[in-house]
Amino acid sequence: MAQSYFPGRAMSPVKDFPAERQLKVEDVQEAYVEQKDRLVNAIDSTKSILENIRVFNRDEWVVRYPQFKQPTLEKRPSGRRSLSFADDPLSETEVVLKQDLSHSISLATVNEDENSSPAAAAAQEESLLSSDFHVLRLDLKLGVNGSASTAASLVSQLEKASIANLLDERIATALSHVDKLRPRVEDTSSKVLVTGDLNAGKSTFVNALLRREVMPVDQQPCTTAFCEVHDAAENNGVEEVHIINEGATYDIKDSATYTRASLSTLEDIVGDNDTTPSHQRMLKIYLGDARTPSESLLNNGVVDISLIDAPGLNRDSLKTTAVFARQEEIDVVVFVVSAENHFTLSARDFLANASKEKAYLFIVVNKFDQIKNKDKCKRLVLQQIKELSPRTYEDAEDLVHFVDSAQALQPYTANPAFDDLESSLRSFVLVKRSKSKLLPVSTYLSNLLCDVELLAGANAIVANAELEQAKKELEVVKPVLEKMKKGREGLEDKLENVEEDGVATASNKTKLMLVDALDRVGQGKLGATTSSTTSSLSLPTYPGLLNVLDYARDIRKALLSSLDLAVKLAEDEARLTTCSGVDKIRGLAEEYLPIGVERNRRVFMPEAMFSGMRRAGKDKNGKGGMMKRRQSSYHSSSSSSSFSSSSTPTVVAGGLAGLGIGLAQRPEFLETTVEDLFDLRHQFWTHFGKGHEEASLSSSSSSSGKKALVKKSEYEEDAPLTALGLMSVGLGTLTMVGGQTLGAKGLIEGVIRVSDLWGNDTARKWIAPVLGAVTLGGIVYLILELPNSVPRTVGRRVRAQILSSHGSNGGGGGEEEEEGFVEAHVVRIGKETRKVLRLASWDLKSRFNNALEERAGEVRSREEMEKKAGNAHRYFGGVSEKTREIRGMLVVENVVVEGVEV
Ligand SMILES: Nc1nc2c(ncn2[C@@H]2O[C@H](COP(=O)(O)OP(=O)(O)OP(=O)(O)O)[C@@H](O)[C@H]2O)c(=O)[nH]1
Repeated sequence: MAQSYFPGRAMSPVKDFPAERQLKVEDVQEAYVEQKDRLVNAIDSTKSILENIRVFNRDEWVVRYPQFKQPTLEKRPSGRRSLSFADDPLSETEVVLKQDLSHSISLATVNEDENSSPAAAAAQEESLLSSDFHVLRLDLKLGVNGSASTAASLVSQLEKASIANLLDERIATALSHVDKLRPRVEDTSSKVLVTGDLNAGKSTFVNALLRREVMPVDQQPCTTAFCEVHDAAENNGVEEVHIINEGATYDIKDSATYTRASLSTLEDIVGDNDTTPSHQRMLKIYLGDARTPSESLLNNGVVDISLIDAPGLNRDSLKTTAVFARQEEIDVVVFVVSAENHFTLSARDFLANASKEKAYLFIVVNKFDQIKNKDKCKRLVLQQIKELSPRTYEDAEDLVHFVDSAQALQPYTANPAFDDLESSLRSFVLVKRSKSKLLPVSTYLSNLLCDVELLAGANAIVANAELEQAKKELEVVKPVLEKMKKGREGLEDKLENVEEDGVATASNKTKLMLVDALDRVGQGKLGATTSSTTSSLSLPTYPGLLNVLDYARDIRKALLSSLDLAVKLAEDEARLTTCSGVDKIRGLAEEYLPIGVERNRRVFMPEAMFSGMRRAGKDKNGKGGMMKRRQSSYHSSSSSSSFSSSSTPTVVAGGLAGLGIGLAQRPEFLETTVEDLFDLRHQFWTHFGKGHEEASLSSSSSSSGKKALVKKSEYEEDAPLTALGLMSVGLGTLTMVGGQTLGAKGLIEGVIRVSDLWGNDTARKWIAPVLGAVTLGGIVYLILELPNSVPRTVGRRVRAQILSSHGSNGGGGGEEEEEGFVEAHVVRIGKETRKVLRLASWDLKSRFNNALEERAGEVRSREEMEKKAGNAHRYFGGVSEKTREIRGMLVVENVVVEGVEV
């Protein structure tokens, strides 16, 4: 039965060492060197992978730590596990864990695998139970009582980043361990302890291996110290003995730890029996070896073997030697037994213990030349070995050698048995070394790489999921952004149009309404009579001649109020126009703002427009009171922008002094004079001024002339009464009366003709009474006509007064003045309308721009996520591949080192 030097492990399958194969030292050496080199390569590659993962974890991607739930009782398809992450234990993904040739675990996304046989499934299931992390395991069980639920709840509180940090620390620890592995693999020193019974020929055997008589040989027991033989190359090529000082730890570089002695004095040193039982002397013997590496055991080019010649076993030395043999640096124990004596009690004791602890026993049955019945001797010795160390017995052909060491020292003498021993011993040292030094490294690397593969696989799944997620989200967000980008200019244009249209409509309407109102007032009619908010206006009734002045004042007041009302109606109209503009903007918001963006929650309050009270007040955002928040008492519904004025406070039209505000309240307009009853200057200029002007400006009938006329007459009306003016009262009366039937021109001509008659005596007699009668009649007529003429007179005067007041403000006159009054309101109302519409536009624009920015940010972050996840997916895929490659290398090398032909 062959012994397995590389017993199978879950991660490193090995095959048995074949008994029938004669190991050739060159093959083993070659295999060993190859394995060593591969391991060094694997160590370097693993290191770079780990360092890379750390950098990637730190700079690119927070590496997630996967956890796998044990299969539940309910039968799951083979290989399925529930994958979750330490930072997010609740979200589980079902995955399939596969085994590859090297018993490794790879991750795959969910894939039905129902065809596997029950046996294979069971085997896989079993392996899955051990498929957790080996080296990179994080101890996340932080629960006080260690219960799973407590641990899970605590783990769930850990952040992704802190787990990544823990993982980073774990990887750093693994890295420093990998760093230590390299020198261990590269360390070529190996120690072989030669021990055995007293006088069994140990020193002779060591000398035979060295092909040199170095160790003292005597028929009496002579070796009293542990003599460790090294290549002189380690001591700068100097052959000498270093006697290690008592209690010191030997360091070749520190001469205080040893005493130098020459090689020639070795016999004296070793033979010196003056040693205290408590202290066993240790010697380092440095020897030169001129032989080729293939011949030399010490300097064979692969490992530096140092032989330790130990004192013969007796009651005193047994314990010390046993302790020595247990030391970690002892790779192989060669036990020398004399063929003549077989195993003494001490030898049995030692072997029995050593075989329990170390399976690396190599037994040399020495002085075989002295034995006559060699077969019998062999049989007896092997029988004893079988009892003492069964494992050595199993591979006796390689591990038990019957030789004559003394003869091996004879030059030019063939000694095939010893040559065979030497080859076996050297191979054994290498194989043993493989097992004791390289295999643990290989196993560690294999486990570590398994973990890395698991980590990379799980993270590749996460990265892929995030990549898909990012792509999916981009499909939604990107078109929205594109649409918004394209619509941006259109929206801005439309908003500008709404604003301009609104302002133009409001201004035009205002102009029409006010021009009309002013004209009506000029004719003594009310500019406007009703509005939805005020009780209807009407002209006062004539109270009689005695109260004619009050009548004129009331008329004045009514006309002024009607103008105020007209202004207010124009404002109301502007409110409606603004409402419709705001509605249009709201419609644009619906059209252009993407779903999910909050619409304007402010409520437009038309009644707040033109309100001095509201104007003064600012909302908490510092914006004008045109737009108020929902909680305003006026409107609760954001959709309603209809003009509601039921609760409108008393609004003074215009709101500002100097713009015809509260005309009816302004004392300068309310002042009533006699001219409101008889506007003589007007009459005069109407009847005479026109003719006079026509005479002076006979050729002028152009509009400019008309303008000049109007201008003049209006100015004259305001001029103080002159003597001519007073004189004209009578004439005025006449003209008014006469004007009714003859027309002013005819009357004047009549008067001129009458004056011609003045020279005539007869005429002079009757003309005075006639004129007196006519004047009297005229006055009576005027008085009777007062109820009709006063409104016209007052209206005309009011109109002129308003226009002149604006004319003086604006510096214009006539139509310009009219334009001044109307324009002032047009501008004011237009401004107010623009203000509201602009605010609503601005709000929509800023919402739109914010939403655009937000969407752009979302797209950017998704694109970044897509890029990052894509990178991570590729990166972890690469890590998995590389890891598998290195692990595959580790598996092959084991097979080669075993020397088994694959
Ligand atoms: N015939 C024969 N004699 C041997 C052989 N090996 C050793 N001897 C003799 O056995 C005696 C003891 O040899 P050593 O090598 O000193 O034995 P040892 O085991 O080192 O002795 P201690 O270390 O003192 O216990 C010497 O006289 C050797 O010449 C051998 O293979 N054949």
